[in-house]
Amino acid sequence: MMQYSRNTIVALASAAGRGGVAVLRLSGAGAAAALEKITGKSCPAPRYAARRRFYHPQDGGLLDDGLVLWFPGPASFTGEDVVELHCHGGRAVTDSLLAALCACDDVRPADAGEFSRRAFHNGKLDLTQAEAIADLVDAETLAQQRQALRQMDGALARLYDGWRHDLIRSLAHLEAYIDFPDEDLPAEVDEGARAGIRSLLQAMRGHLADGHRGERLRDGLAVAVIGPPNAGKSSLTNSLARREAAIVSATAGTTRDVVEVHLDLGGYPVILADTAGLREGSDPIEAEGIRRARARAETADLKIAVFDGASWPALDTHTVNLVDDSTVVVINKGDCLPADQHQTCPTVAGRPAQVISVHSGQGMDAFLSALTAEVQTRLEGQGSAPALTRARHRSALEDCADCLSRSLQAPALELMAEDLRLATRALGRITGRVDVEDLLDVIFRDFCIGK
Ligand SMILES: Nc1nc2c(ncn2[C@@H]2O[C@H](COP(=O)(O)OP(=O)(O)OP(=O)(O)O)[C@@H](O)[C@H]2O)c(=O)[nH]1
Ligand SMILES: [K+]
Ligand SMILES: [Mg+2]
Repeated sequence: MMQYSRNTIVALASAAGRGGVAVLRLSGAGAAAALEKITGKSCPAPRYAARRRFYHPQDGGLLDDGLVLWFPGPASFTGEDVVELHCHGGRAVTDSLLAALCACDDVRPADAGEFSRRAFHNGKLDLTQAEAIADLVDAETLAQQRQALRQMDGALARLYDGWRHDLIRSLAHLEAYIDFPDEDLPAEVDEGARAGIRSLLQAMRGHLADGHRGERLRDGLAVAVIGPPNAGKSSLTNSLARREAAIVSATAGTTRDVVEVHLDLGGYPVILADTAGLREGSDPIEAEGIRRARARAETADLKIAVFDGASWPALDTHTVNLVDDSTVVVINKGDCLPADQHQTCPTVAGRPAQVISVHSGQGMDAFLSALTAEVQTRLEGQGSAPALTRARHRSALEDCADCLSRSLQAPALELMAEDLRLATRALGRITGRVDVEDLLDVIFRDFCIGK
């Protein structure tokens, strides 16, 4: 990070642009002095709002009239002295207040993420909680909001720190056994450490094998709409999106590019991709569209296979071949099905098929509930364990698990200890806790070696 001579930072905490109220935030040792300078009054009582007029510190010109809050460190978001100014939310007001504050001693504009970074450095947040703040701000659906709040509350940090603590304990016991073999240490230290590692490894593997639900909840579940040309894929996409996102026409081969829409299905985020109709013998542009459609079908978490009810019971084989157990099958244009076909419960490639009509609305409510249920099972876990939410965490956990399983095969206690040290470090990378002092603490607390 860059080194600055001025160390009190200021930034607009609310969104840029026009609004009723904007919030400016200052953090650092010069925050209170800057507030006093631009208001000409002393700081209010900590954590009580007070009304103040804001003036330019050099020419004394009136800039705005608003509220101020004073949070003396360490009981603040960053752990430093923090001041908040609530002013009117217009460009001229916020720009002039920022300039006025930066004209005060020690104050400069903050870098991106610098408030949270300071909070992390001052032990107010671990890295997973800092990431959760970003996720909460980005959350578009209720389920994403809940996951971010849970993580911000420290649910993930507690899980990973708990594991790290267990690991440090096993390591400390092992270290003591290696370093002080003559001491009066329990003989079952080695087997105890192994049992601990095995159970930790099991818990970690269970957490990793969660179908990526936490990561998907953050990003949105990828759902691909596939099917033969003219089955009504774009019509269905538009109906789910409640807007004309994709072109609909009676011409087969209308959709070429993948058209993405973001949906909130019962609180769960979905990225729905409308794709080109699957068929042979088309022009090069359409062929590229079909290649993209197939690629989407392959990477999607869930597929909606749309068949054309107007040609029922003939089924497009390209699409049938892509139906698997993560496919919701629908037969569209139910309004065109012969009356006798309505009585049966059709199946396609062993999967139940729902008859719908985008035009008449027939079967659409049932389809939406079934789709939401499929999305929910893929994003919601069983039980109360917090979900793994980021690829960054996953890769550190995979490193950790690799080290743990290697440690169990280690031919010597020293090598086993080295693997455990690497495993501890990998876990520490997730929350940002990487010190070895904890290790010494455990050794000296549990063994009192050498008094
Ligand atoms: N009768 C009837 N026609 C429908 C229904 N849904 C869509 N259509 C019509 O079917 C035609 C094709 O619809 P699209 O949504 O463009 O179909 P598509 O599957 O996206 O087609 P491509 O992009 O060409 O692969 C249009 O004329 C729609 O109006 C329905 O439920 N009933
Ligand atoms: K079409
Ligand atoms: Mg289309």
